[in-house]
Amino acid sequence: MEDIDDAGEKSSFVVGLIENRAKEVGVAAIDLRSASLHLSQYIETSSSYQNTKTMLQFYDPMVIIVPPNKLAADGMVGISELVDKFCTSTRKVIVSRSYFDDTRGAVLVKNLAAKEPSALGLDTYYKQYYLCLGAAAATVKWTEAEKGVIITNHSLSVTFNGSFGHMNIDTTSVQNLEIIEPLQSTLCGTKNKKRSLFQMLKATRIVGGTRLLRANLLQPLKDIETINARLDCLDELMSNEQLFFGLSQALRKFPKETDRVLCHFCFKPKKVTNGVLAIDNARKSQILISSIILLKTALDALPLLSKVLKDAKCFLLTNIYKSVCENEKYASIRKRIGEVIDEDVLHTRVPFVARTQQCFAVKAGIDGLLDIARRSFCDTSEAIHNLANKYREDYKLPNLKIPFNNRQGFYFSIPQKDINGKLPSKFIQQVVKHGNNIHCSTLELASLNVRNKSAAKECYTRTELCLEELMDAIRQDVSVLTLLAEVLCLLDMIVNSFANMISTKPVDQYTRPQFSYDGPLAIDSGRHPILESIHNEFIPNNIFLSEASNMVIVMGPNMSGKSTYLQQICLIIILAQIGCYIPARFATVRIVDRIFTRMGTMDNLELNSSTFMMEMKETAFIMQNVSPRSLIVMDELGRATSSSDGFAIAWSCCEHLLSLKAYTIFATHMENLSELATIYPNVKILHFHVDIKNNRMDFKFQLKDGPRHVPHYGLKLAGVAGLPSSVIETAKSITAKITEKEVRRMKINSLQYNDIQMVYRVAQRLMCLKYSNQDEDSIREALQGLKESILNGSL
Ligand SMILES: Nc1ncnc2c1ncn2[C@@H]1O[C@H](COP(=O)(O)OP(=O)(O)OP(=O)(O)O)[C@@H](O)[C@H]1O
Repeated sequence: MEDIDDAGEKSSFVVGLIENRAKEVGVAAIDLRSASLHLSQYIETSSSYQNTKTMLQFYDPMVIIVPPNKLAADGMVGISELVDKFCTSTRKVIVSRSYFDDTRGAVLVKNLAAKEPSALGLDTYYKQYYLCLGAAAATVKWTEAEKGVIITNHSLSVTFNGSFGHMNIDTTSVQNLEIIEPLQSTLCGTKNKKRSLFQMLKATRIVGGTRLLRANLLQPLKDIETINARLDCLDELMSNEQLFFGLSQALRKFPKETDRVLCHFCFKPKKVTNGVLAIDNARKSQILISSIILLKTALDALPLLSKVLKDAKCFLLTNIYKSVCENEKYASIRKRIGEVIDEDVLHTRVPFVARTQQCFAVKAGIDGLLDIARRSFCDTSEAIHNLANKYREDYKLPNLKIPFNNRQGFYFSIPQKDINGKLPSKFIQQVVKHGNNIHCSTLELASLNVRNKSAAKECYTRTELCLEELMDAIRQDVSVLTLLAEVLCLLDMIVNSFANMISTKPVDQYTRPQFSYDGPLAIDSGRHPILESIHNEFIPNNIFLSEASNMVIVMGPNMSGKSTYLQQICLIIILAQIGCYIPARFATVRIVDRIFTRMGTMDNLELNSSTFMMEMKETAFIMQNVSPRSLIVMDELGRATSSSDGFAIAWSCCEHLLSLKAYTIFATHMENLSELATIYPNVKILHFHVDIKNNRMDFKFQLKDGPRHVPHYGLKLAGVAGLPSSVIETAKSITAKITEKEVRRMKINSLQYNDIQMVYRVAQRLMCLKYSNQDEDSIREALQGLKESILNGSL
């Protein structure tokens, strides 16, 4: 249990994994902190286990449980080996295959789920989902044995195939898009935390809120109704300052670890038959007491939350008000706590105060032995302070302090300047320099510490016995605690992260996105959410993709802003689909179910592969897994092999992607790829505008229509980078000969391009009309206008 409580922001997931020879993988993940069980079973489509890697990245487990022997589909390394390579710092536990018993798993899930299994759709499919049920059996069995707990019946929030109800972003894309960590930190080992979306949004206060934010960024929502409920809530917060500040204030009253209270009520310590607690050490009792105090503090904060939410209008907040604030169970739990726990006891993070609060948590007079232990605790504490006073006088150390920490107990802290380099011989114990102070102890203090500690231990153990009945009573209503934790984490994310971030931006810089399941992706004046705060003048750009125009090829010299643009679009979509405002003037998003990126970073797992092989594997993965609602972002595909082969690959990949319904954005230096637009009307060519003045490039970072040839940009930039001028000159003469013919051909192509783009513009207008919700007359009028502008050439 200890690591459950000490988990902090670290992972608290125990994940069980099993596969069969048919490429199927079953996953069961227990979150010890939020008391939830996530089950998934899927076909692994890539031999490098991309789906499983995505899943593991999402859970970031502290322990992974796998069966011993290799049982993998042909060409696959096997789950166990994958864990060794991909999760190098995670503890791997190999348990017997008999642990993965699906029949037992089915019974466990039925008994432990807070909701009826029928609500999960699992009961009719038990046979089909045998792998994840087997994984559940192994994970639950290991957790109970290792942590010395029994999971309370009907306490776990079970989700099935949860990740498939969310947008899927594979691990490589998570890195490429710098969602959790900036790339520099993984590539160069330096930390530049400001450059990740997670760090930008991480203003959450509750640990569970931070974890929810991370989970949302890794798996954004797909359901428009849920996204809009969050956005409605943001609308209300942004237009009602009183509600926004009121909620921020109310949330501040809840302890940072509020979501932690759950684990003590869902995971009950095991008892042995003679009635003695199996895990009866004082630390466990102390954790239990601190949970009750935490729960009391959280329940005390509820009335303020209710007061703030009372007049809220949006669905999400009114629903929270109804389900939590008007739920009488919280008041009755609070009343029961009040019968045993002292009214003045409060949760605190200061170790010394927390310890005293824990020793005095239970009301006086309930247990005689506890009262005696408390007296001894007070006596030794007083003796320690008297000893400090004595030393202050005897050794002329007026600034001697007596701090406390959980590991050492009490110790002395003396400013170095007070002792002139000579510590009195009495202070010989545990001497360490700490800034301008010396930390030390004496034999007398050490002995008092021992007595004080043992008195505190006695208090904890007696207190735990007094709390047993109360704990059991609270366990009966554990589902309302799960609800409270969920609601607080969600509010924390929306108020402290989303609303707070938006409120720090100039008015109207962030706007509410619109959504559809089959409409266009249109972003007007979109900006890069992270880079815009680093650049003084970040240039906004647009994107328009629709069924009639599902591919955009972005061209431009090096450093013109292509990669930034690709990343910006993905980040805007992720922000939109987690229910946050976005950095754009306007946006309508077709719900994306998978984001695929190919941006040229190395995957650590397959170091044996060359850059080209990596590129091809990533591309193959995209081709095999792309769905009609995917967004594919490719940066410079085909650059890692011979130019003719690279071009051929890039061209054929584009042709393949063009035939799908997915939206693709393709950045390239290969100017000839623009010829695609002369053949396919659903390709749009854009380029980043660059001015050439005095043979120097002035980057405008502005996207313009059509292809544009910028002569010798590589050579110009190479010169700036310091390549010797003789080398540059030779390169210039070589390239001049090669490109003479090319330029001529480009001019011809650009004429054809204009014709084909006319078709594109007509299609684009028609798409806009389709989704404009206008009445029939207005549409007829708009069509007439369109016809006229085609005829007079003004389109
Ligand atoms: N819209 C913008 N407004 C302002 N600065 C930008 C913008 N887009 C990019 N930049 C700046 O330009 C730099 C280069 O951008 P980026 O890496 O996206 O270029 P690129 O075209 O992908 O280059 P390469 O082809 O060499 O990979 C970025 O680091 C960023 O600082």
